Amino acid sequence: MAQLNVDRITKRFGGITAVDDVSLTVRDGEFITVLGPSGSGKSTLLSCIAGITNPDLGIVQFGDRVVFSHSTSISVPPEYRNVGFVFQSYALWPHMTVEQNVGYPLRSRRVSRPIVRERVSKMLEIVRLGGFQKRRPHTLSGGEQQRVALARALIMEPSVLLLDEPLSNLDRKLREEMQVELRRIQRTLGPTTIHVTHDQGEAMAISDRIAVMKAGRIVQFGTPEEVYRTPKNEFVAGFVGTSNLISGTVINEGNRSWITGHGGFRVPVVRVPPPSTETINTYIVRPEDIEILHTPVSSKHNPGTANDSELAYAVVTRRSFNGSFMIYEIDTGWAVLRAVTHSDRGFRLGDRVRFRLLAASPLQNE
Ligand SMILES: Nc1ncnc2c1ncn2[C@@H]1O[C@H](COP(=O)(O)OP(=O)(O)OP(=O)(O)O)[C@@H](O)[C@H]1O
Repeated sequence: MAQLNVDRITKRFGGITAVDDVSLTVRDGEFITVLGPSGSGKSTLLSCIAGITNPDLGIVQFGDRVVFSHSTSISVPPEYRNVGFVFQSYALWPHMTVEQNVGYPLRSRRVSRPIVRERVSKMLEIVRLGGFQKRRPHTLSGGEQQRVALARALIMEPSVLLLDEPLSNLDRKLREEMQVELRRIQRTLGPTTIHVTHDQGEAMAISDRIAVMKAGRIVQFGTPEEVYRTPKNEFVAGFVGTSNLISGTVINEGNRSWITGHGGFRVPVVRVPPPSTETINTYIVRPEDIEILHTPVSSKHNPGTANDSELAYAVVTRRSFNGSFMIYEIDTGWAVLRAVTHSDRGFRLGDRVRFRLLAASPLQNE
């Protein structure tokens, strides 16, 4: 197992800079996801780590071992890097059985048959495909094929596991099951893992940390909570989850805070970092951090809840139910905000409601 260091790598294709001066340190045994829109350079970054593509600049290091260095002309071929790779298309050999597919990397290194059989059998148990040895890929479900591909990538006990959208061909339910399985298997065997996806929900569910990529660069690298709660800029805020953006200035009065802005609006906010300057910022407010209430609530009668002066007004302009929560759109007169609640509080279209923000986080727009 190894810590992975990517130091200032750049990869250009003609006039396109697919990976632009990217540095990344992944801890030993960590599972990170590279998340970004199509064309942001995720697969190219993975190929550079695997050794399938050589960067134009930079260094790639597995533990103490330099596997690529532009300046000293080191380029270890993929088969000597001790990496496992799983692609979106499982790329199983259709004419081979499950046992032959999974055992292939061992056989090509001339490991004896009984040992191959034993190691394949152990690996199939780990991916919960015990007894599937003699089956052929076309007789397996998508999720089962995916496990075979994973078993094949892990049979050589790689120190680094690279996963390029491995779950994107599966339907939603299977995909969610496989996310849990993938993490379980990765924890069991412990390779340092880099997973690529453009699905933010999957990245949040599965990763220790997420590197958000845009136009060849990593714009933020942090835990799912950090990336969700304190996105660095508008791109990350919009890409990871749904967000409301409010432009204004925070004012504090005693232990209460408000965001005020253009046209004189004033909206109470419970948790907001102290303003570093008096200038206007863009604040991100997640839908679950908007609390909507029917009627003025007196703090005298309901200790612990907001009182009148701690609320603002809006009109409900949209409501929809998604199975586990209600989604509302409320028009405040100065913005249309999106809010979610777990229970149906019974707000109807056209209702005049009161609301407050439970949390807001300033964006660091460059
Ligand atoms: N072999 C290549 N030749 C020329 N351009 C390439 C090549 N590989 C990638 N690119 C370009 O580099 C950029 C990054 O591509 P890459 O496949 O790394 O993005 P990605 O984030 O993985 O996208 P997707 O999510 O669609 O797979 C794109 O503009 C792509 O067209």
